[in-house]
Amino acid sequence: MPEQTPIGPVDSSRVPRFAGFATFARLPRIDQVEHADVAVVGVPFDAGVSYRPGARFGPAALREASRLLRPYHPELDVSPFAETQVVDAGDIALNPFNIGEAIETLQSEAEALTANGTRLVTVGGDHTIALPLLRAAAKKHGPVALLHFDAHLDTWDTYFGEPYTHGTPFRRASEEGLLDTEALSHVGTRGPLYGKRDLEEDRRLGFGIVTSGDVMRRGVAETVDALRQRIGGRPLYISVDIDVLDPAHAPGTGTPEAGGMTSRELLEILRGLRDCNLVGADVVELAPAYDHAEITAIAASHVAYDLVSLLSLGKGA
Ligand SMILES: N=C(N)NCCCC(=O)O
Ligand SMILES: [Zn+2]
Ligand SMILES: [Zn+2]
Repeated sequence: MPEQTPIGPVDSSRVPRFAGFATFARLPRIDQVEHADVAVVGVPFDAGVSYRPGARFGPAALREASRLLRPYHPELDVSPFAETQVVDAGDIALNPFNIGEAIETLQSEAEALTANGTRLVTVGGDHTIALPLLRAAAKKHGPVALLHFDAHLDTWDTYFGEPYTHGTPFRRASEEGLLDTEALSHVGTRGPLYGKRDLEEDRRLGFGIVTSGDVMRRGVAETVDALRQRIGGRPLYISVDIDVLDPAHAPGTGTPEAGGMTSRELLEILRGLRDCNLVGADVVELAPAYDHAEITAIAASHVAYDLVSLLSLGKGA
């Protein structure tokens, strides 16, 4: 493929950032470029939730909040939109009345989008969508290391007897052999569980846990060191449930839990992962109906920007 100068975002010094279509960070659409290195894609789906619905409106809210993002990331020293072609791939339309069908469709759409080496930052949608995204990633890279930021374990077995929900994606992913069991971490978990067994079963799947309290006690640097040791050079998938943040930092979500991380801590941990072999990522569970002043949408858009920047630094190597 010939080297092409990436098409960047709309210039905010010429067209005010509050005018025009809300693609992610005002980037071009996927049909406007020949090849995309990184694509941000929306999955407006929330048929898998156990409590408050509304994450189907997450992608639109995140795009609106992303209008203010700028092209240079000083902490990572990267201009992701200049160094790689980043695009907005629009939304993947899923059947809201049939979870099984929705999962199959998302897997095949993700496989199609990544067939030529494009790497995805997927914006949900509820956490159910991580399963088909992990299927697509594992098909390409083999079992992947997983870094899972969330208030919740999401390794429960079933809800109302149903296997595909937003509380169960990582149990299914583990059963399907999509995960490298040597390198699985939850970060930011907290709050009440159904019983001690939840933790025992989670441990049996191979997960290590850095709770929200652990992050506070150990600090960001020690947390990053431990995570990087566990991940090594393995292909890494990062799944960020925005409810990993304290409700003060992310009120706009469906299953909020008190005592969470700050957005500063989350972003700092992500920035510590610059040398990791990131192959894909998602940001899920943004439910704008419960948001205030775009607090959650802004946090989620910055998380997506950091994930895009990490992928851009990796350049697909
Ligand atoms: N993935 C998220 N956000 N939540 C899972 C909560 C499952 C439950 O209701 O116990
Ligand atoms: Zn959660
Ligand atoms: Zn979750």
